[in-house]
Amino acid sequence: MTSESKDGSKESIEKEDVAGPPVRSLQLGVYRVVTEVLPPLSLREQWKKTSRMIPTLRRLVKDAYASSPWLFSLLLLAQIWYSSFEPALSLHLSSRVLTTIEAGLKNGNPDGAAIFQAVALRMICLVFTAVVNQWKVRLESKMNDKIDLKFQNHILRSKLATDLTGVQANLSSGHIAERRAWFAFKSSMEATWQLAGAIGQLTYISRSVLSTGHGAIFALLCLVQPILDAVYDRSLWNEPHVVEATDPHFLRMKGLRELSEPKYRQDIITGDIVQHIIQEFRRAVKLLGDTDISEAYLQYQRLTGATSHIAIRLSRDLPMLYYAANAILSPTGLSLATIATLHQSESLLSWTFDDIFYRIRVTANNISTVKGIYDLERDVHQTKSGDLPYPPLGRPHERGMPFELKDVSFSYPGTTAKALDNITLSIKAGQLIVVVGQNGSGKSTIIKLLTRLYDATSGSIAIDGADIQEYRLADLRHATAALTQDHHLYPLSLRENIGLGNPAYVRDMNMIRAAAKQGGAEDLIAKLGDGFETVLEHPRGLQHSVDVKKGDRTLLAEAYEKMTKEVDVSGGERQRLVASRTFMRFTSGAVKLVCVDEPSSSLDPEAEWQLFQNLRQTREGKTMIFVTHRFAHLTKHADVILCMKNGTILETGTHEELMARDGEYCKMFKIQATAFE
Ligand SMILES: Nc1ncnc2c1ncn2[C@@H]1O[C@H](COP(=O)(O)OP(=O)(O)OP(=O)(O)O)[C@@H](O)[C@H]1O
Repeated sequence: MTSESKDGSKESIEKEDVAGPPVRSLQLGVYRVVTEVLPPLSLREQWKKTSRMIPTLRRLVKDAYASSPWLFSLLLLAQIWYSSFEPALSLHLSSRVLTTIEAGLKNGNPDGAAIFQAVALRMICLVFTAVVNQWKVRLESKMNDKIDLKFQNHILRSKLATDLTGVQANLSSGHIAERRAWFAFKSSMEATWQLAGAIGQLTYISRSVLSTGHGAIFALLCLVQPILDAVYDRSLWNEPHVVEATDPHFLRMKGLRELSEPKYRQDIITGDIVQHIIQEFRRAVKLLGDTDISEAYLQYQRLTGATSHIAIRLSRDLPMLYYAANAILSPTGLSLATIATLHQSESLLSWTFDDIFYRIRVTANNISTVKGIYDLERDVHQTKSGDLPYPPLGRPHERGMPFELKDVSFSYPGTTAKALDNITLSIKAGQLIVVVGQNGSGKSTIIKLLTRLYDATSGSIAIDGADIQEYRLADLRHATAALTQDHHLYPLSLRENIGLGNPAYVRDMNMIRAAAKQGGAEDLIAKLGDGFETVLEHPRGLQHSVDVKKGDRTLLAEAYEKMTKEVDVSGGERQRLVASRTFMRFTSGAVKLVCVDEPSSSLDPEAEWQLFQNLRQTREGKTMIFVTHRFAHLTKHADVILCMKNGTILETGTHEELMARDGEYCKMFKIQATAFE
């Protein structure tokens, strides 16, 4: 169902055959906004919804307390003073100043001592509050750090426990920010104590300023505007939503703007396409015309109708109407001092209630993220571990890990296409297997299944007679070494980068040096100023103001240049360092399976040859599986070559057998061979 609303935005209500409420799609300028269409909730349902936040909030407060009981208690006291006591006390003291002055003015004989005392008390209160506030800011900053660190730790543990399926399901994605925990904690504390403060103020007004009954009317009048504000506030943040930019000209502008980023510089300069980009950008701007490009959140807010705006504006003056009516109906009922006190408390109360509603919304928005962080622990996608030890008791698997694959098919999570289609295969312990085939034929996928990064969608993989899923995962991981293009250098020292191949010996420089030599990284490390202690891509949190530019002849620019000095290595050198980590892994003596997936694309021919030589020399006691596009080095040494196509194994055999067959493998081999003739 689609309808066009008054402001020209299109609204359509779609109800698909899926769980959850229907959604409304709204075109706002260049953005498409999709929100859930939720029926208005009754007060009871609203309360139920709100109370669902309470367990998470309770856990958050407990965590905050546990991170530093002292800090928590001091902050609580400061907050109570600032939000609860001070406003009521301040109101009382200023009312006292005003009534003392008024009494003096009425009888023509002001009591100087009484006025001085009232003013002095108010001043002391203000000074004390200023000091408390300053402390509060410092305490908040410390508490913020504590909560951030606690949640960073929590997120780190959950992310590190997530397997590839979880990463693909986007479970531990970036939107889960630890900062939200602090915001939820802060806003919930503030809302609670501000509410206590507002109740205190109202009690004071009802008892001391107004006659019985009037206090309640006054309180209600002060509440009208914040309530209307909260009801009519069309903020996207209050609704479940997704937003995407859909305007083709806007998207094109974005893409063209992206081309000014440093990573495209070389392409743009050598391609000589600067003028083309500028012209195309101008054209896209022209075609975009007057379409609104302001943030979707702002455009959504502007949807609030004029009547609501007028109602909100008028409601602000309701307390004033109340004094006016009182003055007409009961001319002696309110003194000037009372009116001044009421006026002061009216603005304070309206502001406080506004702020409370705002903070409740902030809490609600952030608490769902906090819940997401806590739930990560529970929802974490983790490949299930079995109970069987590996190697199986009494069978040390001295020759390597054997595999039996039966009718194995596999689709990546979230996809239906078969990356592997009905594969049956036997790999004997200690064999050297080479997998070849076209791009996308499933070579890497086989390795991912054998190393249990994923589980087969159907069929079975057995190791030494037992299903792969029955073994303890930690044992299998311990017995496996993988070297692929997807392996990266860590933002840690090169010593750790190599040493973490065998964490038990991460400080053993003799072993690390030997591994670096086998990986072909020894000479390149020696060339670096800090040698094994060099850290590549050090996360240093660099920031600078826009006016600081590298190359400027100022001391500040020089300081910045020094800070940004990075040591870098080439792609091939990176591959040597990562390969060294694999050789370090062999030092544990537990590795029974080595999977090597095209790790040599950036290596020079000599380095590639040397890497494969070194790997083959360590093959004793290991099953080795290589994926490669370059046949020469490996296929002649292979016990079995698997030639793959479209997720299936097309041919298997030794080099000689497959050449004799004159099939796909022979064809690919000849293409490479003729290139060198
Ligand atoms: N993470 C993923 N999610 C979804 N599909 C994937 C994923 N990884 C690979 N695929 C798909 O699975 C199929 C097999 O991919 P795989 O990486 O195993 O091929 P390959 O033979 O190793 O290719 P190449 O020679 O290009 O490295 C391809 O169609 C690929 O697009």
